[in-house]
Amino acid sequence: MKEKKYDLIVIGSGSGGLGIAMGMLEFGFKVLLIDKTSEKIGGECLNTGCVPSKSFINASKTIHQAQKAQEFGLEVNGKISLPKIMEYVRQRQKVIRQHENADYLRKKGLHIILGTAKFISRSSIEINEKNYRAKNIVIATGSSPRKINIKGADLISCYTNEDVFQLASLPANFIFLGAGPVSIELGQAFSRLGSRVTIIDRSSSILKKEDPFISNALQKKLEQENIDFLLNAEIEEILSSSEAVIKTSGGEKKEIPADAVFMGLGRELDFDDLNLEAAGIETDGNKIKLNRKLQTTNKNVFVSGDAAGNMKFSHAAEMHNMLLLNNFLSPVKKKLDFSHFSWVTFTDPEVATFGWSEEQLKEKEIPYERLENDFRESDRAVTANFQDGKILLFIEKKKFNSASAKVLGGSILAPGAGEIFQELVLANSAGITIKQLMDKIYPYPTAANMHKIVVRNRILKDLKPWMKKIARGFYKFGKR
Ligand SMILES: Cc1cc2nc3c(=O)[nH]c(=O)nc-3n(C[C@H](O)[C@H](O)[C@H](O)COP(=O)(O)OP(=O)(O)OC[C@H]3O[C@@H](n4cnc5c(N)ncnc54)[C@H](O)[C@@H]3O)c2cc1C
Ligand SMILES: NC(=O)c1ccc[n+]([C@@H]2O[C@H](COP(=O)([O-])OP(=O)(O)OC[C@H]3O[C@@H](n4cnc5c(N)ncnc54)[C@H](O)[C@@H]3O)[C@@H](O)[C@H]2O)c1
Repeated sequence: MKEKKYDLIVIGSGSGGLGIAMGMLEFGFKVLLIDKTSEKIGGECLNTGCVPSKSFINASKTIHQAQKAQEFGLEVNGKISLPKIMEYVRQRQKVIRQHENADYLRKKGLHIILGTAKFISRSSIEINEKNYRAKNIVIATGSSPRKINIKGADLISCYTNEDVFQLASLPANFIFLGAGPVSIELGQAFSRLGSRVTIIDRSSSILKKEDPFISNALQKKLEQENIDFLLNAEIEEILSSSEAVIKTSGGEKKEIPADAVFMGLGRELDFDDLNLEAAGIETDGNKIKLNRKLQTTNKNVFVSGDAAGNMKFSHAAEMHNMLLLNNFLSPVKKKLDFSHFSWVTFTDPEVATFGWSEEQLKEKEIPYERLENDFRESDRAVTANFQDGKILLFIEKKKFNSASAKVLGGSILAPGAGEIFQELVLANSAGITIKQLMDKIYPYPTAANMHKIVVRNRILKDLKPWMKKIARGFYKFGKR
C-alpha cells in the first residue's frame, strides 16, 4: 500500500501532541497530528482535566467568597445552580477550543487525521486502513483515570474526571476516593457548593508529594470547611444508594452516608492500541522504556506528555516538547532534568512547590537547611487574613557565609501561592542566592515579601554579638 510521507507524525493532540506538532510546524516541517475523534482534540487538559476543573473551582470559589462576605453585612440568598456552573465550565472550554480544534489547526498548516493510530513498522503507522510514514514519530497518547471495582457499585453513581463535569445535580453526600490533587481540588469545590464531602485515602497523608508541614496545614484548613478525611482507609462496599462501608488499615469498618463516589486514584497508561512491537518499541511493565532524551528503544520514536510516565502535568508536557524540539533541531542534545520542576495544586489556599524535596535532598546527600515560617510577619497576609499560610524553603548549607546559599526547593501554602512563588522558581533555576532575595525591595505590602522575611531571619541568625559590636563602633567613630 502507498504510504503518505511526513517529516513528523504525532499521535495524540493533548498538551503533549499539540505542543510538539505546532513547534515543528513553526520551523516549516510537514507534520501529521492524529487523534481519535474531533472531540478529543486538546486532550485531557482542555476536555476533562485542567480547564474544566479550574473553571469549576473558580465558580465554587466565587460562591464561597460571596458567602463569606456575609461577615461584612452582605446578605446572600438564592440557590446555587449546578447546571449554570457547568454551563460556565463549557463556555470557558469553548474559548480555548477556538484555537484547539481540527479546522483551526488545519488552517494553521497541520495535517490532521481522526482515527486510532497503530504502528505497522519502525517508521510507519496505520489509521483508518491508510498508511503514513515519517522520519520521526512522537507518541503523546496520554493516560486515563485509574478505576477500581467496588462491591455494590451499581447501586450508586460513580464518577471520574471524565464524566463528573456532566453532573446535573449536586450529590448530598459525595465520597472522593484518593487524596491526590484531583480529589483534593474537586472535593473542596464540591464541598463549597454544598455537598458533604468525605475524602478517603489508603495512605496516611493527603497530597503525598508535598512536605507534611504543608499537607497537614492544608488538611486542617479543609477540615475547618467541614470536609471529612478518612486516611489509612479504603472503600469496602456500597451498601445501598445512600450508604458505603469504609475499612481502615487496622481492620475497623465504618458505615458512612454516600450518594455518589468520585475516583481520583491516579492514572493508568495503556498502549494496547498502538501495536508497539511492530515498531520495536520495548516496554517495562506498563511503561514505555525511555532514555533521558525521551527516546524509545526505536531511536526514531519519542514520547511526550503523560505517556512518558514521569511527571503528569500539562507543563511537564511543555518541558518534554522543549527538549524534543531542541534535540530535533540542534546538534547540542539535552536530557530530561526535573531538578527545577514545579507545580501548583489549585485548592484555596493554593499549594505551590518547586525544586528538591527534603527526601530528595537526603537521598542525593546534598547539604541543606530547612527554613519554615507562617505568614504572620506578612502585612499583606494580615490585611487579607491569611496569616496561617505557610512557607518552606530548602537552601544550601554553607559553612561560612550563609548569605551565598542558593535556593534548592520549597513550598508555599497561601492564596495565590502559584503566582507568589514564581520568583523562587526562577531563583532556583537561575542559581540566585538568598542575599540577592534579601537585597530586593518588595513593594509594600506584597505576599512575596515573605521570601525576604524568611531569608532575612536566616541571615540575621549569623549576626554574632562581636559583629554587632563592630557595627556599633562604626556608628560611633566612623566617618559621616
Ligand atoms: C482533573 C484533572 C485536573 C488537572 N489539572 C491540571 C493542572 O491544573 N495543571 C497541570 O499542569 N496539569 C493538570 N492535569 C494533568 C494534565 O491534564 C495532563 O498531564 C495533560 O493533559 C496530559 O497531556 P497529554 O498530551 O500527555 O495527554 P492527553 O491530554 O490525554 O492527550 C492524549 C490524546 O491522545 C489521544 N490518543 C490516545 N491513543 C491514541 C491513538 N492510538 N491514536 C490516536 N490518538 C490517540 C487521546 O484521544 C487524547 O486526546 C490535570 C489532570 C486532571 C485529570
Ligand atoms: N493542579 C495540578 O497540576 C493537577 C491537578 C490534578 C491532577 N494533576 C495531575 O494528575 C495526576 C493524577 O492525580 P490523582 O489525584 O488522580 O492521582 P495521585 O496519584 O496523585 O493520587 C491518588 C491517590 O489515591 C490513593 N489511592 C490509590 N488507590 C487507592 C484506593 N484503592 N483506596 C484509597 N486510596 C487510594 C493514593 O494513595 C494517592 O494518594 C497527578 O499526579 C498530577 O500530576 C495535576
